[in-house]
Amino acid sequence: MKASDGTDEAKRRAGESASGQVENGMVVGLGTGSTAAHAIRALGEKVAAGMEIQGVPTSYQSRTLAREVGIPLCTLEAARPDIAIDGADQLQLDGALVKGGGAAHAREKIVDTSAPRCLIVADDTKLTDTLDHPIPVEVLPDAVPTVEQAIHERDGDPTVRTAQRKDGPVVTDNGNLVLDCAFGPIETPETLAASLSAIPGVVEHGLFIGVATELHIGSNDGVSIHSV
Ligand SMILES: O=C[C@H](O)[C@H](O)[C@H](O)COP(=O)(O)O
Repeated sequence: MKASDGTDEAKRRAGESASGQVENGMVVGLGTGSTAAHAIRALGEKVAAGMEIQGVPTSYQSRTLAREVGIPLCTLEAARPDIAIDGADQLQLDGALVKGGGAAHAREKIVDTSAPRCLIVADDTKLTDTLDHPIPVEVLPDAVPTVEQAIHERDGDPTVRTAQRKDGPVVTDNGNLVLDCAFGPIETPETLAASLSAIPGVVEHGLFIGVATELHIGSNDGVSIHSV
């Protein structure tokens, strides 16, 4: 299969492929981002055609889109997802992911890990042999200086994420800030994941290890599905 240029068409193929795994009566974790949005739209079409499902959104964005396309919503208090569909910023074929380009990774990790099946949707430009994308780290605002120091001690280079259409930092749906932390090539993602989780003031980071169960990778001419 030829590598795509990361077009919306490749993302759409991936999103629609994963939505095809959703069956009547399921509770579905609804991921965030442009690729997961294709899956949510496809699920909206299934609901319009009579399928009965409920969605658990992972962000303001996915909740708003799900409402627009008519997917009934519920919370984790009401039900646990049977399946989650979510995007990624970078991924390995063994299922190790970097997420959080939209700063939604904290809620995504809660919802994605609560489902027995987590389907990751992405275009093929995001596949890599070794993760090297900066890791988004959601941080309590008061903890930014100490977490920055802890990231430097782990040989990382943190940058407070700033908003494009607002002066100042990005504030997450949870009221926290995001440090994008560059580590270069990450040879042992599980070790770094555990190390980041141990820093006081870190709410959640965007390394998802052992969460994905299936990868739906869209390209110019189709979708490849990989079980993890
Ligand atoms: O916070 C955002 C999420 O982790 C997204 O799933 C991730 O950034 C991928 O988004 P997109 O499909 O738009 O590249």
